[in-house]
Amino acid sequence: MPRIALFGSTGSIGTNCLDVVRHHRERFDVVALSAHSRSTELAEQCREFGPKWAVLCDENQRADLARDAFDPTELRFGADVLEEIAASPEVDTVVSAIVGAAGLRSTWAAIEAGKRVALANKETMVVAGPLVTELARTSGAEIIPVDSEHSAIFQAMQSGAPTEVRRVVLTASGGPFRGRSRAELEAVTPEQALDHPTWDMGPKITIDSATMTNKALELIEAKWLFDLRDDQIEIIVHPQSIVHSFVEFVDGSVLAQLSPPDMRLPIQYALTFPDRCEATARQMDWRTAFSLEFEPPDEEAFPALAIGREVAAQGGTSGAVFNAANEAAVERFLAGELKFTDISRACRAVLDAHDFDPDPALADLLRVDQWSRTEVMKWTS
Ligand SMILES: NC(=O)C1=CN([C@@H]2O[C@H](COP(=O)(O)OP(=O)(O)OC[C@H]3O[C@@H](n4cnc5c(N)ncnc54)[C@H](OP(=O)(O)O)[C@@H]3O)[C@@H](O)[C@H]2O)C=CC1
Ligand SMILES: CC(=O)[C@@H](O)[C@H](O)COP(=O)(O)O
Ligand SMILES: [Mn+2]
Repeated sequence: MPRIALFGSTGSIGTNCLDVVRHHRERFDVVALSAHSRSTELAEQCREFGPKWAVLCDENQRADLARDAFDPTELRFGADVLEEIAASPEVDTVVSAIVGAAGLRSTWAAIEAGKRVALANKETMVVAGPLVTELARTSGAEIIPVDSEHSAIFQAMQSGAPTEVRRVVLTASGGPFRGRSRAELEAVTPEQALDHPTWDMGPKITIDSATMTNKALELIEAKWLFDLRDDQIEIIVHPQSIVHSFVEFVDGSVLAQLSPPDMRLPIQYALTFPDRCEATARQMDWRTAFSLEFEPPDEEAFPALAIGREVAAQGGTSGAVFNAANEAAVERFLAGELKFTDISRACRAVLDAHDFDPDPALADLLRVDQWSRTEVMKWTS
């Protein structure tokens, strides 16, 4: 029975993951849970799942917390503890479900320790993809994607050798603003941008979907995860979010993975791979008529797509700079300090201003991440 450390357990991926465990108690053993600051939710999860460790990464929580609410789970504080738990011999699988570059260090530690990593935290691959895949190669860690598109690609790729893949096609819902022009996007509000048409997710990725930065990040994630050339990755808009991506093989066969938009399937698959087990996620209803639509993305309305392609092609420090700029700009948009369209503008400006390093080490990436955030905090439209 795999012993699971779930980092980011109070979030959207985290709670979906715990629902998978709830449905398959006989298959999984949760040994660690973590949150940033939502201590009440974390304590409730500890009562239900009884992990050995619970971690609140925000040190400020230490002050006045009723620790007996977690008993008999040991409550610990600070992000460094995650790295220790990720490398513990008592952990087999780390579910990387923290949002943003804040998830990088614990994911890195799990990979360095040769664990299975169920990777939801796409930012890890965007910031440090080449270093992370090389680390996994030397440590023997398995990185199993949780991101729905990458899970779909990973599943389809099981039927052919990597050299037999001609290209992959990432599907995008198009977000809440599909069909709007760039000018129409100038005045959209956080509330409108948070209203995703098909997926129920945390706020940061929901805004990324609205700007289509999510697809840009996913293109970069796919490149490093599957070792693809830039010309092997296409993006297509599919508003129903039922086809989660395609893999086209050299013989012209195209394989897709279909399921209703429900993250419990890719999470469960990452935990059970190469096996499958009874569904926790919603199932396809083949008795009701439905249509699947596909259309090219509007690159003018959503400039993040072009930025994503450029960043994927450049590699080096560009992914870390882009990711951090986007995180900071999304935060400022949600705080009412930037317009929606400023998110991509700020990313472009900071990328253009950055001192590119083609061959950075992890410490260099962490440094440019900080620099990029500071630049966006100063940035005005
Ligand atoms: N939601 C989805 O369906 C999908 C998500 N993903 C990816 O999965 C990751 C998680 O997304 P999602 O679940 O939506 O995010 P949420 O915002 O819903 O949850 C984030 C989790 O991370 C914790 N957290 C936030 N900041 C920090 C920090 N600085 N240090 C440590 N922990 C922190 C939160 O704790 P607290 O609750 O205390 O704030 C929470 O447990 C992202 O990388 C996203 O891109 C990928 C595909 C689909
Ligand atoms: C569920 C998932 O994997 C998200 O990344 C999803 O793809 C977001 O939807 P968009 O296609 O709108 O970016
Ligand atoms: Mn996705």
